[in-house]
Amino acid sequence: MWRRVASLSSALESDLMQAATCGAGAWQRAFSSTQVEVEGFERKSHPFVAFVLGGPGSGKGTQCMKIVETFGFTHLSAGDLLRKEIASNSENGSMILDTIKEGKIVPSEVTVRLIQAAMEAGRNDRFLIDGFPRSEENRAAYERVIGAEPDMVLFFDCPENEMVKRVLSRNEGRVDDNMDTVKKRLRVFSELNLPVIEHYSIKGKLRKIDGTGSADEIFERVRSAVFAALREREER
Ligand SMILES: Nc1ncnc2c1ncn2[C@@H]1O[C@H](COP(=O)(O)OP(=O)(O)OP(=O)(O)O)[C@@H](O)[C@H]1O
Ligand SMILES: Nc1ccn([C@H]2C[C@H](O)[C@@H](COP(=O)(O)O)O2)c(=O)n1
Ligand SMILES: [Mg+2]
Repeated sequence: MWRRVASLSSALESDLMQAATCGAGAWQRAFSSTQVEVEGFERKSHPFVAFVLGGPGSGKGTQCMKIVETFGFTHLSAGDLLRKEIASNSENGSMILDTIKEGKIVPSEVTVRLIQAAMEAGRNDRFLIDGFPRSEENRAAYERVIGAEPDMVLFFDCPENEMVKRVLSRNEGRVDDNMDTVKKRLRVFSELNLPVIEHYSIKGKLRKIDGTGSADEIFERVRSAVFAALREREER
């Protein structure tokens, strides 16, 4: 069982800071060098989970890639998991495709089961869950099935005109990257996603990030927020 030494705060702080500037390898070394097997202090038994929210094209996927590189998280995109279901001709494939084309939200039990399976296969203790929960129903289903709340919620706040511009120039062949579907997704974002964001704001878990500027500029904001949340969790 993992135990840790009583006083690691300043050593941990410098190791974490070094990891945050040096990439995932250094991050992992920082943790293994500060966690030693001694009696009296149990390692956290559940993984650190960050939900990543924001409107279509707000930059969730782009920033998740940078968080993975820097902090060694496993990135699970709900949209990617659903697109894989379509590609694998699963029994839900055609329902998922129709829902995505319409810019609507796939029934929660389908998405939560995919997330649960990916977390179990992920073999990590830090997960980014990108594009989820997108509704109160998604949120309640996750809490019921997984039995835990996220440790932090990152929200990329970006003006609609910028999100539309980014989506329409994405060029990855997505069936929902067109003006008609983007308008529907923006409506779903306001009506169903924003109440979830508000919920986590009230709970004090929300880290709102200004999603404008270059991807690197945004990541400087993200880096501080993730660093602070990891440190808080470590101190709990
Ligand atoms: N800061 C930025 N400035 C300009 N373009 C960006 C920025 N961040 C991301 N992009 C580009 O905008 C597009 C959308 O970004 P991304 O896929 O990360 O958004 P998303 O929030 O994951 O969207 P979705 O919810 O539709 O999956 C991509 O083509 C990406 O390269
Ligand atoms: N929790 C979720 C996440 C995604 N979907 C569907 C509907 C979205 O428009 C689409 C694409 O997601 P993205 O890649 O933009 O995160 O996938 C959903 O139904 N429920
Ligand atoms: Mg995305």
